[in-house]
Amino acid sequence: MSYQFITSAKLPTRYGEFDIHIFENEDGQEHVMLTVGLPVVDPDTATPSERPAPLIRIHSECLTGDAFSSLKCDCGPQLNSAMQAIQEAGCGAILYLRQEGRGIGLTNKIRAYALQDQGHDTLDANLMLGLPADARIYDMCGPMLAHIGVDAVRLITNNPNKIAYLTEHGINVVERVPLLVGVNDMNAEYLATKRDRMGHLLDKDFNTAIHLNK
Ligand SMILES: Nc1nc2c(ncn2[C@@H]2O[C@H](COP(=O)(O)OP(=O)(O)OP(=O)(O)O)[C@@H](O)[C@H]2O)c(=O)[nH]1
Ligand SMILES: [Zn+2]
Repeated sequence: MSYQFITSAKLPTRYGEFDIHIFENEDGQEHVMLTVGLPVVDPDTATPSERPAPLIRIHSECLTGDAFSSLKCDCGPQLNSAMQAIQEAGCGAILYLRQEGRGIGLTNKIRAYALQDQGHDTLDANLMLGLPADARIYDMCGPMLAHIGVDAVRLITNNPNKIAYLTEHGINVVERVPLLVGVNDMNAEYLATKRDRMGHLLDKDFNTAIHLNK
């Protein structure tokens, strides 16, 4: 799949001002990147940057968590914390990928939520629908990061798949920055399933997200 930069503009937010960049794939699917302190480069003439690797958050769309303050997951608080951290650092980017519901789409995610209402966990609910536990791809990240001349990152995540994908595709993950926010009674089991069945780097009691080198 190829990805094309379409347009950008300023986006003032409660955390500070970002530049918002829109990318589109051949099917017209849009992805979004918010940046601070990372000017656009011409990939044909760009030379390796001298600056330290910036903070980068790769965040998959979660309409229920990001927009509706759902307590079933940690997505909204994670997005807000990442935006705040990047503003405080003065340099970084959020890659907001339009792959709702770990890539199964909004309708199927709500079907999975209906199965969760009956007591099934987040992984089994996907499988019972005949869908993969995680259908996401990350091949848009390379072109999006290349647009701002980034080939080394400090990645804000607890998800080892994101680290593996970037590393396998020539982007140096110099540091993983753990992100544990928004834990509540309604999402503790969801987080436990991600930890126990999907390999997410969270500790036993969610007191801390595990550092990779521990
Ligand atoms: N299928 C399904 N998707 C869910 C459920 N809860 C949240 N999601 C989706 O899970 C995805 C979470 O993506 P990210 O915020 O990138 O986080 P992550 O992959 O869990 O890893 P981190 O980087 O550690 O946050 C979003 O696409 C949500 O819509 C669920 O119960 N079922
Ligand atoms: Zn969510």
